[in-house]
Amino acid sequence: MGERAVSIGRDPSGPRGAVVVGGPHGAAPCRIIVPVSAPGPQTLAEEVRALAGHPVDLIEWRVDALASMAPDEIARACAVVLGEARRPVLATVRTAGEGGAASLSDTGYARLVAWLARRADAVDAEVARGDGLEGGAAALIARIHEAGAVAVGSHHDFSGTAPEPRIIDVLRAEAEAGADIAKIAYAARGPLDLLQVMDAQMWARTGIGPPVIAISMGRAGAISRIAGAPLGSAATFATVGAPSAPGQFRAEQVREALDVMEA
Ligand SMILES: O=C1C[C@@](O)(C(=O)O)C[C@@H](O)[C@@H]1O
Repeated sequence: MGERAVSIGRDPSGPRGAVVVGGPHGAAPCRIIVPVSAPGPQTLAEEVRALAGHPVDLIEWRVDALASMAPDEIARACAVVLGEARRPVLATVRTAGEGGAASLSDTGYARLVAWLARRADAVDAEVARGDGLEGGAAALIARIHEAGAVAVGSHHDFSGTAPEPRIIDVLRAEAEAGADIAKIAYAARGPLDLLQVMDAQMWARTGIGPPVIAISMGRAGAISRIAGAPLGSAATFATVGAPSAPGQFRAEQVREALDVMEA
C-alpha cells in the first residue's frame, strides 16, 4: 500500500496537461501546488498568468476567495481560471468552519463541489461536510468521480493539532471514503505538533493507500512544507502571490529545498 500514483488532468494533451501525484516512496517527487485567490475573474486571469515561469506543478483555485459566490460569477471565474491555466487545476471551496470564506449549507457545498468536478481537473472534498449529507463523504467523493475529476479528501484545523492516532484516523477515513489523495492540515502550536503530523504522514504513506499531503501550519510546522518525498509528502502548498495559509514559503524556495531533500 501507499505506492498509488494519481494522474491529475482531464485532458493530458490539452494546454493544462497532466501531473502525476504519488507513486513509489522515495522515487515519486513531491509536487508544488500554488494557490490563486483573487476576488474576481479579471484579477484571477492576471494571477494565473503571473504563474508562468515559476516552479508550479498544480494550481489551486480558492473558489471561496471570490467576492461574489453568485452562480454566474463562479461560472465566469471558472472559465477564466481553466482557460488561462497551463497546469492542472485543483478547485477548492474552503468553508468557514475549516479556515475559509465560504458559508454554505452542506447540500449547497455538495452541489458546488459537483459543479466544479465537471470542469476542474481535481476538486477538494472536506470530509467533515459529508456528515450532513446523505451517503456521507463517500457520496460526495463518488459525485466528484462521476464528473471525471480527481478527489482530494481534506480536513483542516486552524486552532491546533490533534493527537497522532486521531490524525491517522482522519487520513484513513478520507481514504475509505474514496479520496484519491488524502490531505490534512493542522496549526502547529509548537514543535511537538509538527512531529505528530509528520509521524502520521510517514505511517499513512504505507498504511492507507492514497498519496498523502500532511501539513503542519505556522512557523513551528514549516519543515512539513519542505520535507518532500523522503518523509512521505506527495505535494506541498507554496506561494507566488498571496499565501493561503500560515507558514507557506515561496514556490522558488520550496523548489530549491525539495531539490536538496530529494537529491
Ligand atoms: O489544504 C490546503 C493546505 C493549506 O491550508 C496550507 O496550509 O498550505 C492551504 C490551502 O489553500 C489548501 O487548500
